[in-house]
Amino acid sequence: MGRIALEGITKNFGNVEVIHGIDLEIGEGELVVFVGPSGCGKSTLLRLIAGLDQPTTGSIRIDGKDVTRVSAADRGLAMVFQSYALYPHMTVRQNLSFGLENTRMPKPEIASRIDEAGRMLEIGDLMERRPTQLSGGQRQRVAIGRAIVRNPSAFLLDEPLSNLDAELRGTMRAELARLHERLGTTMIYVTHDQVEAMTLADRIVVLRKGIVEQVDTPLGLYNRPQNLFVAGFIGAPNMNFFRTRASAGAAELPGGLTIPAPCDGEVTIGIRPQDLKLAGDDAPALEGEIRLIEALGAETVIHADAVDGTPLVTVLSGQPTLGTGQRIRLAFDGLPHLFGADGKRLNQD
Ligand SMILES: Nc1ncnc2c1ncn2[C@@H]1O[C@H](COP(=O)(O)OP(=O)(O)OP(=O)(O)O)[C@@H](O)[C@H]1O
Repeated sequence: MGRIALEGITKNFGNVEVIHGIDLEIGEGELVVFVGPSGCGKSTLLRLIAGLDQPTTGSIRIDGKDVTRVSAADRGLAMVFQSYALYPHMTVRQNLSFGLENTRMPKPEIASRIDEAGRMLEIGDLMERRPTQLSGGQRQRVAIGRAIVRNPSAFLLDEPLSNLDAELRGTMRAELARLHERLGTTMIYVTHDQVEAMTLADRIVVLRKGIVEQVDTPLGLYNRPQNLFVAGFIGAPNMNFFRTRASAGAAELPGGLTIPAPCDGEVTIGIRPQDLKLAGDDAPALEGEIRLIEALGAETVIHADAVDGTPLVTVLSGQPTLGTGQRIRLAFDGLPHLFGADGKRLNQD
């Protein structure tokens, strides 16, 4: 249960097409995260799957059945919104039971589902309160509880944690991961928070301007981004990019450091900030002048300008004694990412 397949999905609002033909298969029990910059179409795509909006063209299947024209209420999915969308005049218990009472489910079954969700989410003692008497985290638990009691074939979550402060977001993220493990139900999760995407997802769908740029596991995206957009979007701080030319199997970086390159011609070399280390005096190095230092304690983020002016960021462990205006020499220690003039990845190792 909970297999979802999208085929050739497009969506127009008036004359404007905002989703440009998306194919995607989500497996039973998978936790798939949609990420991408603001306006890329994450929420629109989720609403199309939920049945809250209709695609302009294309089809949606759930467990093999075409549901493209089936109403939201009959798709067997449950959606959790960023805004919680709780009924303010109802108690927690009433909020949880409301959707079930309309289905003519027997009362003892409703009560037992609510008890079970209450235990799972630790909101059992809040049942007689109203939403205004709850904290943000408790409200979000109730919103998730309302989805759980419906026993859906998939959960659709639209930025469910973005109204919570950073600490609570971290706690709730871990709870959601445990909940997914325990229920084993398919989840589609929309977020613009990379940490949420990387830590929660079985697979991440990276969207940009209504198209899918790449679908892969979190580490697959990090280690083998298939184009410049994904390379720049996944990973913090952002990947460094150097435009240069490759010939005779190598590409040269500003300062004389060379990287093996399996091609000739114009290339962009991507280097993660974490893959640069301080170089010894005589070793070939990537050189720059330090512009800004962010000391985070366990590690230090250094922003520099390479000799040709290209911005250069590195993350060094510990607290190196360096100052702004100083020159820095960096050696490369990791996996280079090479992209052709068309922005596509060249090295597949
Ligand atoms: N009801 C609507 N009418 C017209 N345009 C819309 C409507 N809903 C969304 N859009 C447009 O569709 C595009 C995708 O919007 P969507 O809300 O799906 O993006 P998103 O990736 O979820 O963004 P965010 O991260 O900012 O929430 C945007 O350009 C948006 O302006």
